[in-house]
Amino acid sequence: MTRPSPATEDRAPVVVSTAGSFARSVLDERHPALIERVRRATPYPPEQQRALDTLLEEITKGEIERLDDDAPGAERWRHEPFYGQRWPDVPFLWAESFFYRKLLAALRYFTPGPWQGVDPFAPFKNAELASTKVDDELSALDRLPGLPVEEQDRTLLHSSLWGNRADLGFQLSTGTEGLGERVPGLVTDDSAALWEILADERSGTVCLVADNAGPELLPDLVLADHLLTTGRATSVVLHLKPYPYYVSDATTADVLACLDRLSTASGYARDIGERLRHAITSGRLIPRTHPFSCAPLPYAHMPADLRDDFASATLTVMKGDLNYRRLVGDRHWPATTPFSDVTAYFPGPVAALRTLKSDVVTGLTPDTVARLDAGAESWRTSGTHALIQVRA
Ligand SMILES: O=P(O)(O)OC[C@@]1(O)O[C@H](CO)[C@@H](O)[C@@H]1O
Repeated sequence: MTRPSPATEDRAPVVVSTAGSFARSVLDERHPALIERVRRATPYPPEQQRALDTLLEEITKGEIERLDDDAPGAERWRHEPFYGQRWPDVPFLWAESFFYRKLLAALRYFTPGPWQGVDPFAPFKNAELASTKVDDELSALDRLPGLPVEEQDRTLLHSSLWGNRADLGFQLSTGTEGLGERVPGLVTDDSAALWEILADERSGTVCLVADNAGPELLPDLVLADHLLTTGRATSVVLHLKPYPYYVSDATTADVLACLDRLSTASGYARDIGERLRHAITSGRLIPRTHPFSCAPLPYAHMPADLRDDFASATLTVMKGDLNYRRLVGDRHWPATTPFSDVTAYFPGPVAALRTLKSDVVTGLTPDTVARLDAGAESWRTSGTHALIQVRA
């Protein structure tokens, strides 16, 4: 197991406790709101309703209690140091991850029986995928083949990047109406370096570490198809979550739902859907669900098999805010800390495509930070700004 450098360990982790902080708002507002939405979306029986009451009580007034199931994977939570502490006093990354694991336990997601494997977030994900906004985005793909390849590259990279706003956990805080206007100029843009890595003649595997389902996963899949059809990748390994997580994070079922959506569309979207189906059946698009994808840990602590996967890739693309926090470490970095320093441990070239939805950021110039800080909005957490960062 690789450990982060001492410099990394010295920097304070983001903990929940600071009143008024973004992290605190997630625990105080987002998680209780999610429990209520889950209750309303699916008619869970009394046993699950009581378990939800208990969880709500615990996260709002109580101390952190151990998991009481012994589902596969539950043992990884047995020896955590945080039991008995107050939720706001522990690292943010750990608290969020454990909350989602407890929510699934309360809903009997892992327990053999009628509710096993029922995704509590599916009603929200399905509604989003069925939206007319998605129809419009799929129709817009008809224009793609008419564009020069460089323009296709840019369009598809940016739609995958901005697709990251389709985050149902985030929308619990903002409301869909509350998503501010995108600021099109990226806070930092290493896309030239990204295409340079992929232009290497010895093209190989690209690891795409997915984030949200539906309107984010669709452009991610379209980008994967583009990398395969233009020969930038011989195969794409698509890392997904092994179980529902952070509300809308993509699972294998969500990939299948996207493929259905593409295949039942018309025009070029349908062609892409057919190619992607073939890419899966022929082993060029490879879904993977590593348990570490739902671990409350930064990637610096990744296990050897996952490290080998990333080490053998031409490029690993990390999608989204949570993956970013896990990639650089969920710590209070000065925003000018070089991205290449905090990702030096990563075993191969890595790119982050992320809209900014939490406090952590690295790799910005002092001028950019000064300009953003001078603006009125909370640029770090509003989801209005985005970045593309690469460490070759
Ligand atoms: O990873 P994603 O979907 O881009 O964002 C996840 C997110 O909405 O949830 C976390 C807070 O709960 C933050 O990392 C961010 O705000």
